[in-house]
Amino acid sequence: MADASLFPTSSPKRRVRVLLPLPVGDGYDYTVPAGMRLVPGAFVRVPLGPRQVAGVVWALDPAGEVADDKLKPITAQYDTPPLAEATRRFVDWVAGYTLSPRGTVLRLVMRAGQQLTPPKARLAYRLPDPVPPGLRMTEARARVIEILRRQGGGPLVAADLAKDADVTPGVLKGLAAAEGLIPEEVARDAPFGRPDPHLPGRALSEHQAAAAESLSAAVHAGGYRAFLLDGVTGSGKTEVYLEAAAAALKKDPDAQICILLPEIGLTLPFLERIHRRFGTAPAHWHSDLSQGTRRRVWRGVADGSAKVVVGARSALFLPFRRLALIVVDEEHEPAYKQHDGVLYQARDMAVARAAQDGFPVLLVSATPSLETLANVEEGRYDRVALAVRYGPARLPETAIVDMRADPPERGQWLSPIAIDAVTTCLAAGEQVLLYLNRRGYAPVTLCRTCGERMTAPGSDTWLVEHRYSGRLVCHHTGYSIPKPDHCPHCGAPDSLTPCGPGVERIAEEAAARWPDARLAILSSDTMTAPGAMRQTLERMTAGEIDILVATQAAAKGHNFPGLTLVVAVDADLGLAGGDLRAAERTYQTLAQVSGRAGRAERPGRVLLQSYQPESPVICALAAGDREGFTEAELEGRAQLGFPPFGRLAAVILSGDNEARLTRFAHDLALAVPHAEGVEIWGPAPAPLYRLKGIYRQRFLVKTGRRVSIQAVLKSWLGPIKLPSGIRRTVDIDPYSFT
Ligand SMILES: Nc1ncnc2c1ncn2[C@@H]1O[C@H](COP(=O)(O)OP(=O)(O)OP(=O)(O)O)[C@@H](O)[C@H]1O
Ligand SMILES: [Zn+2]
Repeated sequence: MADASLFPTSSPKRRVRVLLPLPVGDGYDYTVPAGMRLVPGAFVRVPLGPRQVAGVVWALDPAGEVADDKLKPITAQYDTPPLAEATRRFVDWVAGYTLSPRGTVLRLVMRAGQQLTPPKARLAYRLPDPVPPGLRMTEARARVIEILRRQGGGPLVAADLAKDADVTPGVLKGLAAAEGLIPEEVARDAPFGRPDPHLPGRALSEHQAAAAESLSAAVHAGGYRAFLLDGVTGSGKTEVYLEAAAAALKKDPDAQICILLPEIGLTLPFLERIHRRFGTAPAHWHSDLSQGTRRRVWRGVADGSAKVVVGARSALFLPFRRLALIVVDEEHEPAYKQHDGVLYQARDMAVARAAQDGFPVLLVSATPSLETLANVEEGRYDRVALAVRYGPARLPETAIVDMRADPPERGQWLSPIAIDAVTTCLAAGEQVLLYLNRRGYAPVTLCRTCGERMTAPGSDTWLVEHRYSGRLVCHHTGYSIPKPDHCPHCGAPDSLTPCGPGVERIAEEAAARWPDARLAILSSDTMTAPGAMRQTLERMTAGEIDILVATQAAAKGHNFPGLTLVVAVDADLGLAGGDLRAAERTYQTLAQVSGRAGRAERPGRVLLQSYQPESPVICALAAGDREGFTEAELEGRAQLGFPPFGRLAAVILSGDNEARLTRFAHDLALAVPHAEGVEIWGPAPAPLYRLKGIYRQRFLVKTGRRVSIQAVLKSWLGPIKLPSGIRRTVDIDPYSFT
């Protein structure tokens, strides 16, 4: 291991540079107290002003200007394995790429720092095997049991279990009294099981076996290679990439594998599949874990005992010791882009990491991003295809409903053709998905008397009515108020009217039309109780729901065997707006939602309700012509020099003083560099110009692919001092244009 170069404690220059997880500089120098042995990557506690902070030894013997006797000594070293050299290199690289201070990137690795101290002995619970059959079940108890199942039965520390399952300690005590839980004291975190790659996986189809073979061969050969596993919805891509993971573990039993998923795809059925494949629960990482679970996973990854790690994008920054394979499932998902702090695209960073460390990376999707497809076309990535669904399932038939020819009744949103199709489907005992990517009841609330649109205070955002909670909600700022009886502008009573549909309104229409159908809404925010969304997904899978009205929360990787009809209520919805990726995303989400239909024996059908049936996206979807769509879209991007044919960055200036902000934006515009292959547009007010009283101006920077956009930005922005009260954010490869 490269870290083993022990710092010679007898050296006269006992100085190290320590990087701190803070948005400052490149770290500070400290002296090493006598007797302390440090290696690069060691976690240490150091004084910073009046505080003590945790950091990482970044360099031994740095050439510093400060005299040794002015330096403060390191306070202590943590009982944690040092951060591997590869991970330190990755931190440096991400900082350079995203133009973020290194310390801010280190913060992604170190999180809050509590994980650096090992846990004390605490009360924990494990699941009895089997769980007593007569156990009285409540929702809370079911959640507890599910959380434990995810962790292979436990033991889990009581406090963490209560937090992860969102129950009171009383629920755990009650369950233990009923012998549904076994209490025990744990001195340490429960160890991770060793995955067994030699367990038989599921029997693969011929196509799957061929795909698995090429991926496994690359894993076996070692070295960097990037693959696109391009398989239609329901083709069994998961089974195939699990074979590649098994190959990595067969080659090196100490290898670590990181499987990234969009947060919402981290469902119990998914984790169970991995558990079954390797005979032990994977380490599981996402943004909403308890402190203790975080520590257990973090320490397990750091000491190498957690070998299969399944997580959301931030899992990429866990302190891996021996990373040997990264899988990015649903690689087209915009959720891989981080929207605050370090603005990184986890898919792209995963590829960079694999290239740096020299191991394979697998990007997986039924609807790959144009960036990835272009990389395949240019020979940088290899494509492994799965063209058919697994088993007897076929891809669904897709038809366009021309809403101009077949309009819905007034004040309704389902066309007669769609209504017939739903009725037929329900009569056959099959399930329906009504898809509309709009949360709430109505996207806009208008006063019938004065015409005023309701907006959030100090913002240009509309308030969305949520009938379920009786509130008007701003989806951008989180602001919400109970729906007022009187118009706040003109005072007219009962004058506020919902305009347009959201999922709640479609559900209302469906409930009125099919009163006997069992109906549910799936949307990230009607599901306030944690676990409610998961329960809806489970009920849908079990066939206990007839009509599911859903936002794109339903589009991701789910298997609903009884679902045969998908109706996209407003297929055109995503096409509006000037977003670079609007067409691409509309194609992807509609193809993914469509892909939920007919995944078992019974064939599926998809209806796209559209007012623009001749638009290329809608036509390509109906024809199943991804290639045609991709080519047209790539050609359009090539003509404009947009990604993947050029580079983009956004510079966002924000501040509460509008005049000062505008002035500074214009000053920056005057300093715009004039260079070959560089175009800078702006300043222009951001589409959501005012948000919570903060104004925002944007620049868009476009360069050719061979130009270092980071260098352009540094030379432009570097010399210009930010006035107080103005914030500047640089977003390399922006995904959001609001
Ligand atoms: N070899 C196999 N043996 C048994 N079942 C399989 C096999 N391959 C796939 N399946 C089943 O087929 C269904 C689809 O598989 P999977 O979820 O991996 O598809 P996918 O390619 O990821 O689809 P999507 O992109 O739509 O999420 C799942 O229910 C899975 O259990
Ligand atoms: Zn009014």
